Amino acid sequence: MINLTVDHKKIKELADLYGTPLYVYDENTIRLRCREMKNLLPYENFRVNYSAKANSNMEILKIILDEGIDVDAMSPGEIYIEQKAGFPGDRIFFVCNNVSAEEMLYAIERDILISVDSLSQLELYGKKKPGGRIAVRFNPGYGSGHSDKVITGGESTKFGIQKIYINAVKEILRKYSLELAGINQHIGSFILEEDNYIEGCMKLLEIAGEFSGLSFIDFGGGFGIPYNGDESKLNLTQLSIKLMNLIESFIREYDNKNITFKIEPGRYIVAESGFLLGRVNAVKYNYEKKYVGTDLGFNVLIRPVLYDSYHEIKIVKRDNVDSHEKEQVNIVGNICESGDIIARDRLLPRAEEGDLVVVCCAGAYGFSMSSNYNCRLRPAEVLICSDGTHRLIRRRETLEDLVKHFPGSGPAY
Ligand SMILES: Cc1ncc(COP(=O)(O)O)c(C=O)c1O
Ligand SMILES: N[C@@H](CCCC[NH3+])C(=O)O
Repeated sequence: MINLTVDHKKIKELADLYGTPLYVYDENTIRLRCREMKNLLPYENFRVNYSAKANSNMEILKIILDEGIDVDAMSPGEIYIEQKAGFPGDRIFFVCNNVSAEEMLYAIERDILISVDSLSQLELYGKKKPGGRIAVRFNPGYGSGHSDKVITGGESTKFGIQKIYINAVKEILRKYSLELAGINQHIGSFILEEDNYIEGCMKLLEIAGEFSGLSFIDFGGGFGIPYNGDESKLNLTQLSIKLMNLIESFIREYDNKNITFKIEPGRYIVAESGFLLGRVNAVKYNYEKKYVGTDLGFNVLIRPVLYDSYHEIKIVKRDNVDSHEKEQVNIVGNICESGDIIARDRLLPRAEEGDLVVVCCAGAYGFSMSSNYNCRLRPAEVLICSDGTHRLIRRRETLEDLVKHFPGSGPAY
């Protein structure tokens, strides 16, 4: 599971050349994961939408486009960057939530299919585009994921329309002469047991049966990856068999035999391709606990702080001499909050000032959730290309970037 295909010498070279904190991605891994997803189902009308919220670096989007995969978007910003990367409007699916009329129009003007997830937003769409083509996101009454914060189906979530409102959906569709192109769901993120995903699919198919003539059904994303050596990989073979069984029995009954099925993976495609590289700036003891102080504040990677997520850590010694001595430490960042801990009570080789810290499987929801908290700068991103060379795919922010939105600093003023 560890994505450390790059040796220590190369890691030091990258840190010296590009500085830290630094996100590093491996193109081959991204391509491999795209192909696994594309080949998941032996079904002709099967499409994969990459969920760009996991990692929206434009160069990575271009690789995914090149692999023949479509994308979803959550905001006009994601649509904008996806179009800049080369995705045509008909390969973008705007799965939005609580958008303004202007944001909805942004997609409508670009002929991008929109999925709404409330009766209120369906009404809004009807008013803006009577006779239009729309998708509806349902809440199948079932969710799964690594934290309550990312479970997006079931009783405790703002997402999707409940099954009990199917008639109300039909009523609004009629009122505005809308065509229901498809239905979709996303039950949550980080599913390692295929049966949990299948359960959600079964429930969505029950809802699909209530609508005739759908062009597609989108089961959503959520496929997990093993962050921890104890976690097993998602069994794609079993997932494929079980999903095909469901699809085949659905099609036998359904009026459109050519219906398209879609999935929407984000994490699965990029998580293992990336690692985050940081530098040890200080080491200290506070009340007998050792703190390894790095430049990896939670502005750079928020997952451990937000969800208590585990990321495997490696120490790369500055002097090339690996330490066999292990110690229990907290790996912490440089942000002014006590919660700024990237790895808690971890048994790791002894780390000293100047050593490098490698945070594994950081390709998904890493940079895309980074911030400027404490006026820290967002890190640079580097791609290790298929031919083994590397190149900068996002420059490190500068201090000037911090002031460019204020009056007197840019064209908007
Ligand atoms: C609508 C939707 N689709 C797809 C995804 C991708 O999820 P994951 O990265 O877990 O595959 C998300 C994020 O959880 C989402 O909100
Ligand atoms: N951001 C979450 C994933 C889900 C977000 C999208 N619904 C994570 O880092 O695990």
